[in-house]
Amino acid sequence: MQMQTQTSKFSERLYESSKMIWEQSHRHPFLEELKAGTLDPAKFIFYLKQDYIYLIDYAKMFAYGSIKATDLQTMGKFSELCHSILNVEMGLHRQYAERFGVTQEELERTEPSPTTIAYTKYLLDVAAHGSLAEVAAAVLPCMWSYREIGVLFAAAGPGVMDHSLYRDWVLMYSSDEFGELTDWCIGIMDQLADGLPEQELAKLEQHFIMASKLEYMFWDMAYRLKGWPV
Ligand SMILES: Cc1ncc(CO)c(N)n1
Repeated sequence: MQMQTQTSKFSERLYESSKMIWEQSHRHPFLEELKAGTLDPAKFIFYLKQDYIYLIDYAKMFAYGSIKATDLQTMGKFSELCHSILNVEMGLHRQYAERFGVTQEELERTEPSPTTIAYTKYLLDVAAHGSLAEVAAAVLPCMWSYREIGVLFAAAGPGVMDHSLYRDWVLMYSSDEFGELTDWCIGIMDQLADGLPEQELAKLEQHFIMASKLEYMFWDMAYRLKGWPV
């Protein structure tokens, strides 16, 4: 059991808990090839379609955050996050898909893969039964790991940043706006965890680790174009 000192933040404990999983994601061929700009567009499109329907449930997590919040400022921020997913992030997905001749209707008709179902239903179960702190812990790896990937890729130089299609994806996740929303989520996680007993903190850590593993599986699913076997 890791002891909390007065100076250490709970979010740092979360980060440490999943560091190895995140590093494995960074080394996954999907992200390595995306970073190099060599990723097969068919794999990216598979990812995009699954991500589109993932984001519908993911947006609901922030709607739950708004419901479970006890002050207006937190309610407002969760609703801002919900808006940003539905109208900014999914907007970019719609534009991308269009460039490939995939319509919005087709995006919405995407059959969720087993991994997408595992991930979204896990999240929604946490939201339906858990506290606001649990909602925050479950969604944090999504935002935080994407921000990390976005910033790393944007600084990586040629490759992805020369790619006409993948460049915008990196620009979104490395943007100041996305970074600020991520920092806000990290901040609220630390606030909500403050003073909780170890048993509760351990539960939050389990959600964070589980979501981090599911993030890894999401990259892997897309790379293998893994839908249903039957
Ligand atoms: C699977 C997944 N996790 C996180 C994000 C970032 O919002 C995303 N778009 N998709």
